[in-house]
This record gives sequence, C-alpha cells and structure tokens, in this order.
Amino acid sequence: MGDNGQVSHWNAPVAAAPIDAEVTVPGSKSLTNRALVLAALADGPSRLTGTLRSRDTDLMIAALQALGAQVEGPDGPLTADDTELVITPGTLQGTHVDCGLAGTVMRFVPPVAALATGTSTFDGDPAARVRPQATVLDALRALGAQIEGGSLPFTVDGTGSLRGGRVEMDASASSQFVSGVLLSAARFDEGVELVHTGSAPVPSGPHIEMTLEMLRESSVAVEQPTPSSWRVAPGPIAAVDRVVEPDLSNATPFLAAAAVTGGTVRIPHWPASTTQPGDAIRGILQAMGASVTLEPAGGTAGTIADGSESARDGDGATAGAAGHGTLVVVGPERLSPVEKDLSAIGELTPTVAALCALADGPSRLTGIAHLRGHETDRLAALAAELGAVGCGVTELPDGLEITPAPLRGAPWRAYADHRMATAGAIIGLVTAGVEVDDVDSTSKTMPGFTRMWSDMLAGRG
Ligand SMILES: O=C(O)C1=C[C@@H](OP(=O)(O)O)[C@@H](O)[C@H](O)C1
Ligand SMILES: C=C(OP(=O)(O)O)C(=O)O
Repeated sequence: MGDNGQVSHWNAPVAAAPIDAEVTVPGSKSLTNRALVLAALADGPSRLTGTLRSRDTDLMIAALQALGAQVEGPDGPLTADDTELVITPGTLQGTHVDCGLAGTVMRFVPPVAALATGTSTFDGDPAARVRPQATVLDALRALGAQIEGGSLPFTVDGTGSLRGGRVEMDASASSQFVSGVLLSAARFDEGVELVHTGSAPVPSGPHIEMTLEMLRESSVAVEQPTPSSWRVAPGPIAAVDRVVEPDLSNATPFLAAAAVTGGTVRIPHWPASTTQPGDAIRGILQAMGASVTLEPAGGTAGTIADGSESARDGDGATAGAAGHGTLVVVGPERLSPVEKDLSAIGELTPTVAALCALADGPSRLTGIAHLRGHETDRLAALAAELGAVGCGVTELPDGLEITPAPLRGAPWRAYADHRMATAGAIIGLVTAGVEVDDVDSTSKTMPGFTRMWSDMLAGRG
C-alpha cells in the first residue's frame, strides 16, 4: 500500500526494443536515515545534500522532529521537495513515532527515544507489526531502558539518559539491530560493548560497515575487536555535513532492465568506493554475462568492471577525481544463471531473482533466510509471484532455486514491498500482461519509480 493508503494497479510496460537510457537515481535510503539520526544526536547543526525524500526517510524526519530535532530546508521550513536539509539537534522529549514499514525507523529510533525525557509510543503498518523487533528492545532494556512490548506497537519510557555498557544479542535476523544500537551508543553514559551471540552470522555486513564508517566520520570512537563485537566509546557525536550517494540498490532494477532487454543503461554519480551493498550488482551482472563498465566522471579511458560481490571488496576502481563515475551496463544476448550466497547483500534479492527467472539455466540463491523478516517474507513472495508467471521456483529454508521456463502475463502481487513491485517491473519488460497490484509501494524508497521507468523506456534520461 502506498503512503496515501491507496493501492494502485500498474500494467508493467513491455520494452518494444532494447533499452537505451541514462537514469539518475535519488539518494540512498540507508545513508540518509543514518545521517539523519547522527545529525539529530550531534553537537551542532549539520547539512545534508542529496537526501532521499521518500516514505521511509520522511518517516525518519518526522520521528526526529517530534523527538525534538529541527529539520529545515535550505530556505526555512522543510518542503516535500527539499533534498538539502539543515538538521539542528534539540532537547529530546517523548513522542509518538510512526514507523510505517521502515526497518530503519523501527530499529534506529528506539535508542534515540531511550535518550529522551518522557514516553514514546511506536507503531507502524500492519506488515511492520510482524517484523522482528524484540532483539533491539531487549538490548536497550539490558542497557538500562524502560520498555513495554516486544514488537510494534511498543512504548519506550525515557529518563533523558541511558546507562549503556555491555550487551549481548542474537542479530542473525537483521543487521539493523546492531546498527540501531551503535548509531546512538556514543550518547549512552558508558557507550556500548555489543556482542553478537547468534550461531548464524549477522547478515548485511556492508550495512554494518556503513554504520561504522559514518560513526567514524562523526568522530565517534568505534572499534570492532572481533567480527561479531563492536565497542563505541561515550562522547559527543560531531556534526558533519554530508553528501548522500545515489541509492545503488534502487539502481538495480534499471540496470536489470538493460540486462534483460540486451540494452544499455547508464547511471551517473556511481561512487568509486562505497559501503552500499548495491555496488555488488556489478559483479552479479558481469557473472550473468553483461558488460559492466565504470566510466570515470568527465574522463576518458580506464574502465573498471568490479567482479567482487561485496562493497569495497577488491575494487580498484578509478572512477575519476570526483570519486564517482557513470556505470554502464550492456545486456548480453542471453543471461547466464548464477549460484550466489546473498547474505551480505540480501536487499538485492528481488532484482537478482527476477534476473535469474530470465536466465538460460537454473540458479540458486542462498544465505537469505533473514529475508522472511523483510517488508514481507520475500522468499515466499518471490516463489509465489515468479511461479504465477510460469517460472519454476523451489523455496529453500535459506533461499530460492529458480528454474526458468517460458513466462506468461499474470497479476503480480507486491505485498506492500517496494522491491517486489520493482521485480515485477523487470519481468514485465519481457512478458506481456504482468499487472503489479500495488506499485505505490515503491514510494517507500523511490516515489518517482513509475515515471522513471517510463522515462527509461522512452530513452529519456
Ligand atoms: O541498515 C540498513 O540500512 C539496512 C540493512 C539491511 O537490513 P537487514 O540486515 O535486516 O537485511 C537491508 O536489508 C535494509 O534494506 C537496509
Ligand atoms: C529490507 C528493506 O528495508 P528496511 O529498511 O525496511 O528493512 C529493503 O529496503 O530492502
């Protein structure tokens, strides 16, 4: 469902010819929502440029404003279109927080509320009430917070400070439990020593790296003594001005469009080095047979195709002095199947599964049991919707086996999940009659999706 409560059906357009387009992608959800939390807890005002404005980020802005931070546009009161924000921290007080379906709001804001004075109530969409939540609330209790409830809705009773200290948690269901605690931890009296005790590793490693990197940029002393433990020293969080990178995970459906139509898609401002997991799409597309090139910004030669699967992994990219370039993907005649452990980059699964459904052999995607706690149970949803259009799919306990077959048009359910909607759009490019039931779900992180998609089809950048 979109944030206006409307469900909107959308006939996914078929590509009449190979795509040839340049697509400018808005800012990263994950970078934006971390930057907002850090700015609200900082020791002075911060400026954020290239901010994503979408349902998830606007819910984060609303939550932090209600807790006491001032968030303004460059010319005064914030407008819906402002992507340059000025955030001024204020005295934190209890409030009501609507989490929508945003994991980052559900998991990053309770620690901020624990630092506020007064009671904060949290609730969200029906689908958010079943997402894993207790781990971060139990951790906050162990660190001294008063909390009622274990899932949405819940209540945090803040006293204006939090003791902090050592805490153990099993974060195998979501990296956001770790990121949520670490982002606020410098403001706890004793900081935090957080130990992951689960037998399965914490998923989404690049997202934890993103948290650590942004904390360091904010002059917070943070260490990772072992792969499963983190220490944050108590102290101020420095105000920093940040430029938000484009959302590389949201770039992936557009790159997939080039891959499945044998066309070309160019994405400008692709960072040469990043903690975003979306960067790993380069290696995946290459493994599937696409040509992947990062052209230096304003430069000449020196193309780089990163075959690695995790952000900042063996990159060696030289994307120009600007630190970014234009990513160019040219689709192959036929897509090769892949076998991939996607645990570090689970966010990319819906796009990768759609690509696999159009490959010329069976693929296997594993390491993603935690996707059952995303916006919807993404393994069940992908199995059901790819199956409905005629693809062979076996749901594994921790993944999917995808056996391509001739596809046919059918209704495609989005389950309120932005990435399910965009996966349906990819299939629809080469399959007439795919009707996405709730394309407004894309407003979670990319409100302009259908316009961007038709512009891409029309070759307009
Ligand atoms: O911290 C973040 O910004 C995110 C972490 C990941 O969560 P999980 O570790 O729950 O998969 C990712 O899937 C989500 O889209 C964003
Ligand atoms: C899992 C996702 O979102 P959230 O931040 O709500 O967990 C996602 O965007 O793929």
